Amino acid sequence: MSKLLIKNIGCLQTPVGSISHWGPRQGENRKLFQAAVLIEDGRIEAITSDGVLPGEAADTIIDAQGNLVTPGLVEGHTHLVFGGYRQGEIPLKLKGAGYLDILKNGGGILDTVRKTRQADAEELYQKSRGFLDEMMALGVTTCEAKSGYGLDLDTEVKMLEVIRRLDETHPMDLVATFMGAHAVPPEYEGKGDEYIELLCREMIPYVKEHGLAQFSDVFCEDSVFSAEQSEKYLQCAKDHGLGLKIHADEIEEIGGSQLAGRLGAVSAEHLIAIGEKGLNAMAEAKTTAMLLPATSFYLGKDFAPARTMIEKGIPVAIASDFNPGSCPSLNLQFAINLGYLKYKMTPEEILTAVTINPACAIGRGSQVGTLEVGKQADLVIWDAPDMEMLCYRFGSNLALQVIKKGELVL
Ligand SMILES: N=CN[C@@H](CCC(=O)O)C(=O)O
Ligand SMILES: [Zn+2]
Repeated sequence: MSKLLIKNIGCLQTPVGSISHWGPRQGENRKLFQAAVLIEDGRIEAITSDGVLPGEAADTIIDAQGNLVTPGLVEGHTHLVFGGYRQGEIPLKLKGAGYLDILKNGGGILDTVRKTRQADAEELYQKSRGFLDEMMALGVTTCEAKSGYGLDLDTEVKMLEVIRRLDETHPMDLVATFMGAHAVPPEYEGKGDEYIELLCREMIPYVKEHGLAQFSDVFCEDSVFSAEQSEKYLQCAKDHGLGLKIHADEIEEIGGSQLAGRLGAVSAEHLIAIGEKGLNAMAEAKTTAMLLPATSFYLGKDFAPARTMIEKGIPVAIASDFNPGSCPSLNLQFAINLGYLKYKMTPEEILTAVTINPACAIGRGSQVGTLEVGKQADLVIWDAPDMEMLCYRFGSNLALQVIKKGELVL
C-alpha cells in the first residue's frame, strides 16, 4: 500500500470535526503549524505539527514549502450538466430584463431545456468532464450536480446517467440531485399542478428505483413553483427516501425557507430575500443555508444575510451555483472572495462554509470536509500562507497541488 507524506506545511487549517460526531459547523477551525500529513491507501493515517514528522517511512514525499493546506473544497450546488449556453441573455439583462421576465417569455431555464433535450449524452458527458477538470484545478475535490434541464423523464434520466458516469470515471466524487421541478416545461404551460402530479407519479419513483439521485430539489419561486406545489413535490420525494433541497426566497419571498424548515430539508439555496420567519424555521430545523454569492453578483442582486444566519445558529455553506443562466462561473475561489467581502464572514467561517458544511449538505460529512485521521485524503496545498490570503486575493487560481484520495491530481 502506497504511503504519501506531505511535509513542511506552514499552516494546516481545518474545520473542527470528528468522524463519529460530524455535522454542520459554525466555523470553529483547528490550525496546526509546521505540520505534516501521512496518507496511506487514500486515507489520512497521521497528522503531526511543530516540525515533528510521522514515524513511518513514505514512498512519496511532497514538500508543501511552508504553504497553507486545507481539506479539498466541497462544491455544494451546481447545475453543471447542460446543453448550449445563454450568452445571448446578457444584452437583455443589460437593458433591464429581469431573470423571471426572461423565463416567463420562454427563455432562461427553458432555453437550456431545449438545448439539453437536443444534446446527446456523450456531448453532455465530455462538456461536463471539462468543467470538472477546471473545478478540480481550483481545489474542488467533491461536487454536487443537479438535473433539471430535461423536465421530461427521458432527458432527466439522461442527465442523471451522465452524472453517474462522471462519478465513475472522473477523479471528482459527485453527488446527484434530481431537480425535475426546476421549471414548468412548455408542454405543461399553465398546467403546473399537472406537471407536479407527473413528477410525483412517474419521475420521482423512477429516479429512486434506479438509484439515480440522493437528493431532490425544487425551484420555489414566484411564477415558477408555489410553496404549495413545492411542498407536494418535496413530500413525495421525502416519502421516497430522497434528501430534500429547495431553491428558496431567491427573488421573491414566497415561503420556501419556511417550507424548508417545516419539512426538515437538508439545505435551502439562495435565500437572498429570506425573512424572519424563514430564518427562524431554518434555525429550528438546523437546515443548512447554501449561499450562492456569485449569483447575487451576476444578477446584480442583494447578498443573502449570512451574518444574521450565523448569529441564529443556521449552518452556512457557500457554493458556486455554476449554471448557464444565473451564474456562468464555476469558480468557487471567487465565491470565497465574495463570502469575505459581501457576507463579511471570517476566514474560519468561510473555510467551514466550503468544506464540512457543504459536505454535510450532500451526505458526505463523515468522509470529507475536515482533515482528521481516518478521513479520505482530499487536500489542497495553496499558494498562500493562510486562509486570509485565500479570502483576500481574487482573480488568480491559488491552488498549487490537489490531492484526491491520496493521489496527486494537479
Ligand atoms: N434559480 C434557479 N436555478 C438556477 C438557475 C438555472 C438557470 O438559470 O439555468 C440557480 O440556482 O440559479
Ligand atoms: Zn441552483
